[in-house]
Amino acid sequence: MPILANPLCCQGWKCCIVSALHFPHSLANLAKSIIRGFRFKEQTKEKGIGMIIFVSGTDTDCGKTFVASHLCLAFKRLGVKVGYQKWVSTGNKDFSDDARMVYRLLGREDFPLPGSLETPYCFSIPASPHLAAEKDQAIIELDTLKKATLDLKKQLEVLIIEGAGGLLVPITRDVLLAQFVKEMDIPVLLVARAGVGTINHTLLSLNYIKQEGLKFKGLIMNEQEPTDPKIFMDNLKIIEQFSGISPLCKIHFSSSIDNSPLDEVIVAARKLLNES
Ligand SMILES: Nc1ncnc2c1ncn2[C@@H]1O[C@H](COP(=O)(O)OP(=O)(O)OP(=O)(O)O)[C@@H](O)[C@H]1O
Ligand SMILES: C[C@H](N)[C@H](N)CCCCCC(=O)O
Ligand SMILES: [Mg+2]
Repeated sequence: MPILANPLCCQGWKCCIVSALHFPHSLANLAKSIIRGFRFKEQTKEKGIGMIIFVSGTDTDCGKTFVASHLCLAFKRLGVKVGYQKWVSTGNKDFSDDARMVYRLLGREDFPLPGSLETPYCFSIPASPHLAAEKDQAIIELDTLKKATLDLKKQLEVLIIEGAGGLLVPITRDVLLAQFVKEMDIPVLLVARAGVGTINHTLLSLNYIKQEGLKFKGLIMNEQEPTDPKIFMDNLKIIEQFSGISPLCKIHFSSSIDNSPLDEVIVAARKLLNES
């Protein structure tokens, strides 16, 4: 959805047009955003590119990196050439902690540097991308992210991109991650917590995905901290009842993390490959 339109507005495109009429510069942004999205779709089609998955979550710390690492391990085990990308990493200027975690699990020591295709932007303060960029006096260029994704994808069969926080986190002051992901036509895989608080966060996120017409790859319920199994199971049930979505897999809390993919994530990776 183009810049300046209220992402939560049920009027969608009407809202964009109205704001464009009132703010002429937003008309230019609207046009730019449409052209960017169109070019991205054309480029991915022309190059016969495989699968890109945007791993988002219901919140920060819900386990996106944990799930993305295991997905990478699972795809690797299935013989698929897989890669990981973190568009904007916040909390460390010299490297992306998340990319390090994924690479470590993959047994790789060639951690990507800031400015690389894998980690285009890394900023010091652990905050939302828009603010972390400003604090480091940097500008996040969406075209740079788009190009990094296309260039990296050319080398791979599956590219896993990790967001920052949840879907409605601003990537710049004008654009939410979900708006950019929609513009790029990349499907979302939603990671949700297992425990108390997840029902509301998960139903809100799924509702947003549906209302805004984002492509959707599935839901993964992740026990990122030990959770009462009765609560975990009932959360699954109630989320399914109200959203009609049953998870691709559920991941239990792992007290030790090693570099073998979890069986349930291999099953999820197979499902993702089969439906692509
Ligand atoms: N299933 C799990 N079992 C054990 N620990 C887990 C599990 N899932 C996540 N964790 C742990 O929970 C913490 C948060 O997970 P993670 O870093 O993957 O979250 P995130 O959503 O990527 O956060 P951010 O928004 O900062 O990128 C980490 O310490 C991670 O190792
Ligand atoms: C620092 C943190 N771990 C993430 N990398 C960024 C999370 C941004 C969340 C913004 C918000 O929803 O308020
Ligand atoms: Mg992470």
